[in-house]
Amino acid sequence: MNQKFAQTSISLIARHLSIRSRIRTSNNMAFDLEDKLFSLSANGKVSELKSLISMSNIKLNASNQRGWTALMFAARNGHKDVVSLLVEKGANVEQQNGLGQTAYDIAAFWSQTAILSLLKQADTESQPTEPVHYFTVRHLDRANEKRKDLQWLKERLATSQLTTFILAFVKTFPVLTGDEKNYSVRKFLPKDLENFVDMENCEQSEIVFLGMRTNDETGKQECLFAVDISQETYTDIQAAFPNENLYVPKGLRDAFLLDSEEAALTGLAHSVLDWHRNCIFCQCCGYRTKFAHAGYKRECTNEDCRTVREVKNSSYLRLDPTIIVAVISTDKSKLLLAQGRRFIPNMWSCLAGFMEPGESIEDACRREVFEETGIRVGRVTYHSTQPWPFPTQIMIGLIGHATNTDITVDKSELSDAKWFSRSEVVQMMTRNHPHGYFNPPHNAIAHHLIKAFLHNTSSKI
Ligand SMILES: NC(=O)C1=CN([C@@H]2O[C@H](COP(=O)(O)OP(=O)(O)OC[C@H]3O[C@@H](n4cnc5c(N)ncnc54)[C@H](O)[C@@H]3O)[C@@H](O)[C@H]2O)C=CC1
Ligand SMILES: [Mg+2]
Ligand SMILES: [Mg+2]
Ligand SMILES: [Mg+2]
Ligand SMILES: [Zn+2]
Repeated sequence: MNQKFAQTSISLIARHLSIRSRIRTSNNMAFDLEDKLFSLSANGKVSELKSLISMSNIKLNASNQRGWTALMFAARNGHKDVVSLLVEKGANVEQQNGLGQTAYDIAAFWSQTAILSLLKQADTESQPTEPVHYFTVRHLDRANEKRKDLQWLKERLATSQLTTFILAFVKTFPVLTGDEKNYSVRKFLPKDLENFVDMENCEQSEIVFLGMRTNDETGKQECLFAVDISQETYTDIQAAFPNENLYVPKGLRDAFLLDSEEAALTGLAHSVLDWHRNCIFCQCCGYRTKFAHAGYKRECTNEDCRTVREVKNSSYLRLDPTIIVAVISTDKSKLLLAQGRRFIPNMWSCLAGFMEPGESIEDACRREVFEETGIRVGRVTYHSTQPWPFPTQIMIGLIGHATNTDITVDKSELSDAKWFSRSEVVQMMTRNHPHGYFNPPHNAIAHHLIKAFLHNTSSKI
């Protein structure tokens, strides 16, 4: 009976859609396509749907006035092939209609059991569940294979088309444009910098290739590079752009208001440029090193050096794995936070520390927490990670479960450490604490670990 009702209601919907589309004018092409997408999905016309998707630039997650998507129509009527096709082509299985139902909820309501298992599989397999932290580079094809292709790199830097952009850094800090409240990274075209940076000899100029990405507005592929320049060159560039307010922050933290994509690119470039700046001499033999692989390698110039004869990882940029942990009391009611000796006053954060060789992540966490506070941690679970470009750390975010309560503060690392109740943590997070205490901002993974404690958002708590 359900099926019969479904067919009737779907043909009503389809009729409604076609009436709607007839009264539209021709510049409503996109809506007409969407109507077609809905009705083909609702009616299980998989091959016609396939050609519609391949022939047009259709938005698969478009919804009608009630928030229904093509996936929901197909799920409602039990069209397995259509559901598989839409999921494969990238339909969002988590999207909700006006009543807050996902395609899965709709399939469950109409007892479309075959669809339920399909959507469940798609949900668990294709949807990333980890939070994406500030400084995480996304939507960038690092195009590793192009790093050794000098000819290709030179062509990209010689192009007069608006598809190559160079981020300039002064002693590893980014050149920004705008005012102090509303700024962005200045993306130079190669011709903007041709009088200041030798583009043809991109290896000698140490121009780092960051990767490629698609511009959302133009749909074109852009190549992104980064270059470190001296203070003098920067002064000349400023003079060449007299109508622009170019400036360089004193540190990366002074650019914390950059949007997340720009911050991530800036962080990546800063890490690489900082390494070049600090590794001009070989750590094995003391000879000069030279820039290679578009910035992802530094080779020793001494042919007899061990780093040239054998594979030595000192030729490549290293990361510092660093644990950071929200330690929760045995009764789960309190959170252990600390003030680092170099923190700004009144800021309380999670405990953190560098990993050492021969340690598992869990043991590094237990050691650091014990060293700094005397608290023993038993069970440790993973939360998420954050690239932290100061200069090249990877913060490994954890939840730790304490087995004792008495704190002994290591004064060489911390000014203080305390247990905080949930309500005090809320006061700190909302900046309403009576003593003016607060927690790190959203840019830092510490903020999200503290939030996980507050909202029990991590299944690991
Ligand atoms: N993203 C975030 O939310 C947060 C990030 N952090 C980062 O975590 C880092 C580590 O935390 P700490 O408590 O400072 O570590 P820590 O507890 O291991 O102590 C730092 C000391 O360890 C030594 N050390 C060992 N390996 C080191 C390395 N590879 N680089 C520098 N020093 C090393 C130095 O003597 C340094 O003074 C901090 O530098 C900070 O940048 C810290 C808190 C929050
Ligand atoms: Mg420590
Ligand atoms: Mg340490
Ligand atoms: Mg520490
Ligand atoms: Zn060497």
